[in-house]
Amino acid sequence: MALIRMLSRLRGYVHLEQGLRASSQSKRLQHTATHSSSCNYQLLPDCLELHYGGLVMHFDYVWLRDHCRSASCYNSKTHQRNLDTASIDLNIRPFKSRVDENSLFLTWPDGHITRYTLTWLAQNSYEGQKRSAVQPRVLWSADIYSSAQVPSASWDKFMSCDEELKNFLNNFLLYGIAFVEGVPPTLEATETVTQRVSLIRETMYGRMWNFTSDFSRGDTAYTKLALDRHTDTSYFQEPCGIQVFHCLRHEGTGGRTLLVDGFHAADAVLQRTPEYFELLSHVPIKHEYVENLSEHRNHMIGIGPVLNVYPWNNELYMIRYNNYDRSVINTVPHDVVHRWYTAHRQLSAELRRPDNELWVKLKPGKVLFIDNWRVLHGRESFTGLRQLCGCYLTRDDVLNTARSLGLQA
Ligand SMILES: C[N+](C)(C)CCCC[C@H](N)C(=O)O
Ligand SMILES: O=C(O)CCC(=O)C(=O)O
Ligand SMILES: [Fe+2]
Repeated sequence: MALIRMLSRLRGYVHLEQGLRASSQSKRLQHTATHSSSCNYQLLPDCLELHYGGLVMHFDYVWLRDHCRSASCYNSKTHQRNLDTASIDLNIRPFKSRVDENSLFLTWPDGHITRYTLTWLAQNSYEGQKRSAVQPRVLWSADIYSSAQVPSASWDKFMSCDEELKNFLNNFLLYGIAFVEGVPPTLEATETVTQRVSLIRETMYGRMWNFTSDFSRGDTAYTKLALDRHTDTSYFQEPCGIQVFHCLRHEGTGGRTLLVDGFHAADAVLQRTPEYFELLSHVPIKHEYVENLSEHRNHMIGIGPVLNVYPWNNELYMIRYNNYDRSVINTVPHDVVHRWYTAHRQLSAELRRPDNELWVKLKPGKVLFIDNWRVLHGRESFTGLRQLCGCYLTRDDVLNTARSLGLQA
């Protein structure tokens, strides 16, 4: 079949498996079939089919008109569309078409000509998007992360050299965690190092926070208790993208930080039991933060699935996992609830595998950035005075910095 398909392509290209059905074959042959050495295309009744760079792509005609990059349709200085999409005839078809080595040219019924480079079409097609990851990542267990020997950035270089910031962000994007070392152990320096990356996200905990086990807030973070792995602010509609930790002081025992790659665990669920992954990525779950202290009154509710994926390629972009802050489940009927608990159990088991646990002791000078949409954190119980400062960052702005340095994010 592969050979037949190849031969048919050489003959100006009719899909044999469809072409063998006489009616569809004669229908197809009425349409232009054209090829240049590197590509061929044909105008089908409802879309343009393009073979190029090993991909078979399909483009809707309204889409093609809408994505015209000519000066009158698109402002290439501002990267904004000038064309009024709502004025395109929904039954529009090109009136003429041709390709050369690099481009496809379509002439529209009003005489307007659109030129698309073939590489642009390949990059921006649905078929192309489906095959590529929005963000390349290295999923890790403790061993994988340790053997990778990912270097920490160093404070001086980090503050002055864009290449150091770029390497740091590259590691952060790949692994979901990254360290800067040699930072002065103060709240001010922690703020400075953070602002080198991006904008601070102020929350009801403040802008920069500096906390001890003083029970000052209605949350177990402000105690000496152990905290199991979790993501923070699961009770926000948009959980904070990044969390920064800097331990300024600890005179006592315990208090190590636990880090677990949530995407690695979720991927194991997907491999073992795809229905569980499906449930975890569809059942909406509520998380809630209720604080009723005289100085602090807050009530936050966030609703969304535990696993958040892009629908076109099933790629994970956010995990929301916090068993402490998870609220009442009442968005699905009891039988789905039961299956959800089974799926949640399997995810929890993966998250709890000892080989997935990376334990680090945060020391003054060592600042940790955590991707709170991917990597779960926890802590060991501790004794003595322990002072942890840090903040949250807005995710869009961190990715903005990464992109401006030429990284894919
Ligand atoms: C980081 N800081 C101490 C300010 C806040 C801690 C928030 C704790 C909350 N249970 C959550 O997981 O979101
Ligand atoms: O005390 C710690 O190490 C972390 C506590 C925690 O989970 C948090 O502040 O978000
Ligand atoms: Fe936390």
